[in-house]
Amino acid sequence: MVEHYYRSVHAIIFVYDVTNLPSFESIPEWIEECSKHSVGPLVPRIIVGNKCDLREHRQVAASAAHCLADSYNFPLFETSAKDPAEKEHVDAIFLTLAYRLKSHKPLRLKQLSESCVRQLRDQREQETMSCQC
Ligand SMILES: Nc1nc2c(ncn2[C@@H]2O[C@H](COP(=O)(O)OP(=O)(O)OP(=O)(O)O)[C@@H](O)[C@H]2O)c(=O)[nH]1
Repeated sequence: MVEHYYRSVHAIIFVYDVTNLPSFESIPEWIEECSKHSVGPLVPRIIVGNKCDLREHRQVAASAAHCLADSYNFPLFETSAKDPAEKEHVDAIFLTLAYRLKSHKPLRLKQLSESCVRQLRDQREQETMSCQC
């Protein structure tokens, strides 16, 4: 059942609740979980701290969240699903992710074509060598 969620994953959003410290502390476990299920390194990952409208209940400092996100080299966003006036809009977060997904595609294609060219070159060299024998 769990495997089903990881198959053909295109992007991952790790969401924690800024008013709930355990939800933030469990982020590394979720990151590890994704790696264990062989989610490739080219799959974009972002971390999102939700409910930042609840200022007086905040338990996770933005600096701690940035520190964690930097340690994985993932972008961090803080948002509120409830209050569109807060920090990053949910829409903007998804647009950023969509942009990252799109910008990864040519990279993959380029890598693919480079490896194809290399294979063809190797093949041709081998053919030339075998002809000389
Ligand atoms: N103030 C505030 N409340 C939110 C926000 N996002 C979700 N909620 C509220 O949090 C409660 C749980 O929301 P769900 O969408 O069910 O999220 P969940 O992950 O299943 O539940 P929790 O772990 O309890 O947050 C609901 O009452 C939501 O209205 C937010 O950004 N700000």
